[in-house]
Amino acid sequence: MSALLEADGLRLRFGAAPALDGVSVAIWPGEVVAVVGESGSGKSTLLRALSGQITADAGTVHYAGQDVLALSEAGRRRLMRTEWGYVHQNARDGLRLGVSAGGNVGERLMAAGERRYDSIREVAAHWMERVELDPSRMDEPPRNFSGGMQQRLQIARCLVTEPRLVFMDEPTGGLDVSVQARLLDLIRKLAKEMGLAVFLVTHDIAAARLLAHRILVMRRGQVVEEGLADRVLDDPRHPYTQLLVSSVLAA
Ligand SMILES: Nc1ncnc2c1ncn2[C@@H]1O[C@H](COP(=O)(O)OP(=O)(O)OP(=O)(O)O)[C@@H](O)[C@H]1O
Repeated sequence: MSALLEADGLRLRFGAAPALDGVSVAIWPGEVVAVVGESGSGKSTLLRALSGQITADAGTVHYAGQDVLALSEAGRRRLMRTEWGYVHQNARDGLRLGVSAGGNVGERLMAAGERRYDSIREVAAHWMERVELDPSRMDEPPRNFSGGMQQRLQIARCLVTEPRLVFMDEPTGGLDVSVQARLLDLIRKLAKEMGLAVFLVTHDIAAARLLAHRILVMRRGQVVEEGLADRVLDDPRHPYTQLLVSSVLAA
């Protein structure tokens, strides 16, 4: 089996300090990889470089054997509509607020080529149920839903096309703790059921422990430690990871 997504030697500078300083990552099919690290360590930049939203100054990114950096914008968008998904921290960035809840889910199916209206509505209702939303509310606009519900709707919109790889940027950021816990459980369940590969950027070590098989720890644009989630969190080897884990325990 080969890696689904593989990046090698990514380097990117915005100004004087490097945002990515020689980062290599592999994500295997069905694997949840979390990137943790302090603010400004390069986590979001890595996610954007892996998903082809920005081009690194050096390095390579391959998805299922394709050179992501050589894709046209149309090619990258096609991947984003089909085999990839993207969950934004702010649900409003991943939803269309002028479209009904069911329409938000159905629209992505249509973008992937589905044309039968009845079937689109049925699948959208099914997906609302899968993310624990009442399908009888599918004609309501997302603004009628709470923050946690909007985030679950964004996840339904993202997963309805059954992607293989989902990028998640702080998916529980800004939500209440109890809402976060429910969302994390849901993401964990769906990722397992669907065999999804997930690249998760998070500040939240507890979220990384709950969801991830493997954790990368970033600092100043470099991956300073990497390993199975339990090993990294229970037996951190790099002094920076030790600090990160102990600050969470002390909180
Ligand atoms: N578009 C940009 N222009 C200039 N500098 C940028 C840009 N994007 C990121 N940076 C810089 O690159 C570095 C890494 O930023 P990045 O957002 O990747 O960190 P992060 O770990 O995701 O932080 P946070 O957790 O706060 O989102 C920071 O020094 C940041 O200021």
